[in-house]
Amino acid sequence: MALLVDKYRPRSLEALTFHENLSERLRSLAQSGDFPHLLVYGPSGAGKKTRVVATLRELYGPGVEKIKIDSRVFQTTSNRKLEFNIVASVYHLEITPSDVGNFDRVVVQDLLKEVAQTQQVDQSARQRFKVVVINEADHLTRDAQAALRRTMEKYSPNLRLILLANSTANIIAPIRSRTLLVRVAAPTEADICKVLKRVGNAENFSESEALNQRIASDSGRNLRRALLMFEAVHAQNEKVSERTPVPPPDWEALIAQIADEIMAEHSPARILQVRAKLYDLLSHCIPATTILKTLTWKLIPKIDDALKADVIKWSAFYEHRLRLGSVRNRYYHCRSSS
Ligand SMILES: Nc1ncnc2c1ncn2[C@@H]1O[C@H](COP(=O)(O)OP(=O)(O)OP(=O)(O)O)[C@@H](O)[C@H]1O
Repeated sequence: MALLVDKYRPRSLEALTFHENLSERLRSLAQSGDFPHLLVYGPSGAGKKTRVVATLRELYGPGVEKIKIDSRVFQTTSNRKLEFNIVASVYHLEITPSDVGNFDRVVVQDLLKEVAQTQQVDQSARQRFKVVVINEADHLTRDAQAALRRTMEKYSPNLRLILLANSTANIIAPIRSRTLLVRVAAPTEADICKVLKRVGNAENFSESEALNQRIASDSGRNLRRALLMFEAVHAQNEKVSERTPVPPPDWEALIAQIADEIMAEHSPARILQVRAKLYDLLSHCIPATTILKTLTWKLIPKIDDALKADVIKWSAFYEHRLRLGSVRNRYYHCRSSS
């Protein structure tokens, strides 16, 4: 059974709720015959991906929804083999180069070159170009971004890029200036309530507007999160009311528990216990930066005022270290292979 986030994901530009002006702009771009490279950015759960997929549908028709997953192997200069997954339809490809960490340049370069040099297979395709959607573009290394920029200059006729990112801050200026920036702001709480109401009606859920409002506000204006919370509440309660408790996602509950444990006892044994839980979160693909940030916000209300600034400082310090860590790995890798 599909989750509500998938079941009710709007598939066409007309079906998208909120940010109507943006949907209109995307439609006219798709119909203009001169579709630019796009850099679509905004916070998590704002509906970036949904909008991009709807735009692809406007460009090519429903055929873009027939996707398959290809596994490819790339070879690095040091003869290391990298396995990499590509989601593709006849008309477009979707990749997440940050999956291969610091080897992202190899993937970007080889793959885009290959796509750019092949013609559309479907001769009756509405567009001459293929679209490559790049997820997490703000996590690309500088090298990969430089390679991307060269590809954009060289192969423009056969290829359009759609970059997805949370912010434009980590995208190099030459890419920003060659793409049309499309900002997808977080939906307002009222926008989220409308989506919850519509989904609830379609599913015949019992309804409480006050509860929906609470979910919208607890979600931090993240629509995916709001829908997941909404589904969890209704799975656990036949009838809901204003006061029905909203369970947090499992990973968040575990981080709250870690914060409690850190506060309750300061001993080496406790450190080991907490560490095991942190590994557990990492092995369930919760990003390290999310863990760090959530843990910080859970600890702050529990500690003395005098310590708060310190905790934030160290949290920021280690967040930065996480980034440096991946750069340093690469440095050692280069040294050991040269
Ligand atoms: N305009 C919309 N109307 C109704 N529901 C929407 C809309 N846009 C998105 N959604 C719902 O919100 C969910 C999250 O959207 P989406 O995956 O597009 O977010 P995102 O911004 O790409 O998030 P992330 O950056 O975390 O990947 C979707 O699964 C879909 O169900």
